[in-house]
Amino acid sequence: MNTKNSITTNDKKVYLVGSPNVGKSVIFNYLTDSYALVSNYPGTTVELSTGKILIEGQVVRLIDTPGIYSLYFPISEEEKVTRKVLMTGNPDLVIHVIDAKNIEKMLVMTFELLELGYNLILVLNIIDEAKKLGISINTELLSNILGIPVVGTVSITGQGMRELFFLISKMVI
Ligand SMILES: Nc1nc2c(ncn2[C@@H]2O[C@H](COP(=O)(O)OP(=O)(O)OP(=O)(O)O)[C@@H](O)[C@H]2O)c(=O)[nH]1
Ligand SMILES: [Mg+2]
Repeated sequence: MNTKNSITTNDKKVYLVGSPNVGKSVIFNYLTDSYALVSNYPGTTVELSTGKILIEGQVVRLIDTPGIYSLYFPISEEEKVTRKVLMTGNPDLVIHVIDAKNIEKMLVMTFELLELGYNLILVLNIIDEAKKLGISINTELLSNILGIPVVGTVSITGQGMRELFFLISKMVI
């Protein structure tokens, strides 16, 4: 990791995690400044992007991680890196992004993250395509069942991004 740009300050750290192709990087780009830093994780070619969000004058670091299928059974290099940064990176908040079309399968990782005790937000992204398939999810009920905030988003249009921003603010500041 580029030492000049490493996360060494007392800034709050928020990690975006989830399976490949669920929209983590689109969300990352939406929420952070445009000069996100991309760095290779030491010893691998797996990239982590880091960007800044300014909340009430305080810098919050958002870290975009490579897509993974499981935290408990990391197989690929990406999974090992994401697992390691979560375990050692001292997250103040973890945002689990899932594809609303595939909710049952993807909630497995939500439970893994809950079990590991992270301060967690669940983002149900791609609800536009889910809707086309006749899938509608009661986010309030899901939030009550899981005991964490849940927000429905269409990251490519910005839908739900404001709500996500406010949830992040509430949970890290
Ligand atoms: N229809 C729709 N497409 C989306 C939405 N969010 C992201 N996408 C598309 O999904 C694809 C994957 O988005 P990325 O942001 O690269 O996904 P990722 O989670 O970062 O993927 P990895 O980095 O491989 O883990 C892109 O083609 C996006 O345009 C959404 O809300 N609706
Ligand atoms: Mg990505």
